[in-house]
Amino acid sequence: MEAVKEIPISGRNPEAKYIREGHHEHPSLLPLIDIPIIDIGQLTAPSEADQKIRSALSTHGCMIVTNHGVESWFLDKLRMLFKQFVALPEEEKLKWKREVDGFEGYGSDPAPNDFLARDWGARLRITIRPEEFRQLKYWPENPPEFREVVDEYSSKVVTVYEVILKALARSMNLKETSFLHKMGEPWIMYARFNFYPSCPRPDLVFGLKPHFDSTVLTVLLQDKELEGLQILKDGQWFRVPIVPDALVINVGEQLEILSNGEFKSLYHRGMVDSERERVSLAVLSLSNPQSGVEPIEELVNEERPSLYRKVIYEETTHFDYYKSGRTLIDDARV
Ligand SMILES: O=C(O)CCC(=O)C(=O)O
Ligand SMILES: [Fe+2]
Repeated sequence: MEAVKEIPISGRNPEAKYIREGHHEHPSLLPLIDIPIIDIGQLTAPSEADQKIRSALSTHGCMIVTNHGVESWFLDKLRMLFKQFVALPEEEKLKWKREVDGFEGYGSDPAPNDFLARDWGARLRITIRPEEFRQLKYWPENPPEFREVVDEYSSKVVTVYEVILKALARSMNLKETSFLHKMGEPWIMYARFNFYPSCPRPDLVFGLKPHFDSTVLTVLLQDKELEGLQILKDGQWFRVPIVPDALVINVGEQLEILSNGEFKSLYHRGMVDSERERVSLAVLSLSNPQSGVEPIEELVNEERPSLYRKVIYEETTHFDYYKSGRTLIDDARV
């Protein structure tokens, strides 16, 4: 099948199918955004940081968190294991390839349609929570430690989500567990390991096209050295800085709905480097599809009627949305 064969090759000039429309400046020439960097180490009880988080996410749609409980050496190891996977010979990686019309596994994204350029990148997607939803046939066994380290990272990220979602609920005078409860149990996590080959013309391609995440929140581990995440704010694209060992937290469409519009989902994209390969790891959190996604009751009242109707979303429908060009919010908006 095509998903692995279509992966762009580092250092090559992009063919027509990868070239985005229009004329664009080099991605590194865009301004850097100043987004809040928040220490979440002490966030287990009500504190001033609750309001800081609320304000960061409602103003910027994202924040950078430190003291999140995942050690620096562990993050290095996680990035390194994925880089080792990417460096394997193609036949070996094919063992964990995404099937035609499949959702999990390693490969490039399908062409969205005949007009939009393909991304200069490839991804490994796997379900990581709850454990019984995991499909191990898509979990690389090479390098040998990959599965174990990803499993350990999953539990650490669950804690990060719990800490942040509880703080957000407190900041809005809701019961601490409101968001988590509304997501339904088990709420779901997917891992998306992104690989961006180098490209001599980063101005011509997207590593990952502009998009909203259809998540509650996304926890993004950036490359240790190479910038590439860019966000749109007030009509202008900005570079997001690398803060060593920090995690980037993005608001997704489901949080926009759950919070009845208090938080707006972040429009963002991934760019590539002219000389070096880049990786990132997004862990996506989503409501249980059986619970559906709708605003929390306490956030709907006469002054602020519900802005969204209840929608059902499964990440396996990601490519259907992708191809149609619609988003979850388009379906939910009243
Ligand atoms: O690679 C990046 O920095 C962006 C990744 C991303 O937005 C995603 O996986 O949803
Ligand atoms: Fe994203």
